[in-house]
Amino acid sequence: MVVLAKGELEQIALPAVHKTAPPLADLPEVDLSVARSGSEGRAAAARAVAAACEEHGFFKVTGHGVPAELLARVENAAAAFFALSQRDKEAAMSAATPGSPFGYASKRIGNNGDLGWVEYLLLGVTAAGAEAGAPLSVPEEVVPSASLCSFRDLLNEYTVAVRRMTCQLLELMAEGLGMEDRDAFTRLVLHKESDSMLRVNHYPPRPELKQHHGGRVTGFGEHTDPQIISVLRSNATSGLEIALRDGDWVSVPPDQTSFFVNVGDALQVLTNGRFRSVRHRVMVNNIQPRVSVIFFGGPPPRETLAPLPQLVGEGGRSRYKEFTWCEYKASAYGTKLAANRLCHFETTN
Ligand SMILES: C=C1C[C@]23C[C@@]1(O)CC[C@H]2[C@@]12CC[C@H](O)[C@@](C)(C(=O)O1)[C@H]2[C@@H]3C(=O)O
Ligand SMILES: O=C(O)CCC(=O)C(=O)O
Ligand SMILES: [Fe+2]
Repeated sequence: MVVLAKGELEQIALPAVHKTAPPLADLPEVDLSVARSGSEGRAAAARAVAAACEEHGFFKVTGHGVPAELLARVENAAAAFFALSQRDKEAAMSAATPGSPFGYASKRIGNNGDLGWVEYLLLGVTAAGAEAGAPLSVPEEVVPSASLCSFRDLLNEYTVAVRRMTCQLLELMAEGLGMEDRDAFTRLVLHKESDSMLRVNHYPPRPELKQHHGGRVTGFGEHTDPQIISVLRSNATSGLEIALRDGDWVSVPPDQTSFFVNVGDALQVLTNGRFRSVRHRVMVNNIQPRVSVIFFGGPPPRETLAPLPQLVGEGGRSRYKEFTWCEYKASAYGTKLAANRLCHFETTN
C-alpha cells in the first residue's frame, strides 16, 4: 500500500493544465516472428526497428516467443508480493545494502527527492558464473525469506527469457544501422559484468484523487532511462506515456501480450544520437492497479562508451565525449528524475 504524508500528494499531482495525453497514432510495432522467418523478414524487421528507434526511441514487440504462461505467473506473483503488509515487504528487503538503490521502496524514487504514486522492487541482475551469457541471478540477500525464494526464481526465469529477446532486438538494431559488427550492442548486455537491473512497479489506483486534485497524478515522473535498452511488460492497465520529438505527450495503449522497448541514454550515445533516448512517464490509473516489469540492459561498469566510429563516419562529428558507464551512472544517479543527464557529456564544437 502506498501511503503519502501530508503535502506529498501535491508534489505528485500534475497541475490541471496537463491534459490527458491522446493515444500514440501508428505506434511502431515489430513482429519478431517475422524476423525469424527468413532473410527478407529479418531485413524488414531490422529496418523497422531502426526507424522506430530513430523516430520515437520506442516501439512495441509482438511475436516475441516469451510464453504467455510465464508472463501471467510473473504478474500474479508480483501482485501477491505487493499485497503483503508494508512490514513484510520492507522486511523482505531489509538485507539490501543501505544507500544502494536496490530493494523495496514506496513513493520515493532514487535519492534526490523524487516522489511518485508507486511502490516497487528494484533488483540488480548479474550473470551467475564466469561465462558470459550464463543465467542471471537476483542476489540471494535481496530476496531472502523462503516464501520469497520462489518469486526470486521466477524473476530469474523471466529475466533469462527477456534478456534473450533483448539480445535479438539489439542485433536487429545493429543490422538496421548497417553495422558489420552485429554483436556490438548485444556483447555489452551479455557481458558477465553487465550492469543490468529488473524493476517491478506497482501503481495502486486512486479513484478519489481526480475529484480532489482536478489534475492527474504521477506514478513515475518523466525521465529517460540511463541504460542501453529497457524492455517493459505491463498488465492491461494504461498509464505509460511517451514524449514525441516536438515535446507533445502521447499515451501508449496497454497490451499485456506484448513488450515495449525504450532506447536508453547509453544507446543514444553509442549511435551518436541517431537513436533517441525516449522521455517517458507513468500516470496513475483511477480504476485499476498497474503492474509493470522492466528489464534494463546495461553495459559493464568499466566499459568505455562513445559514439561508434562507423556511426560517426569519416569527418563526421562525435556528439558525445568518451566516458565509462561507471562515470555516467555516478553522474546520472546524482540527478533528479526529470533532468537531462546526457547534456554533461555532449561535445561542444
Ligand atoms: C531519480 C533517480 C531515480 C533513478 C536514478 C535517478 O537519480 C535518475 C535516474 C532514475 C532511473 C530511471 C530508470 C530506472 O528506473 C532507474 C533504476 C535507473 O537506472 O535510472 C531509475 C533510478 C532509480 O530509481 O534509482
Ligand atoms: O512502470 C512503468 O510502466 C515504467 C516505469 C519506468 O519508466 C521505469 O521504471 O524506469
Ligand atoms: Fe523508465
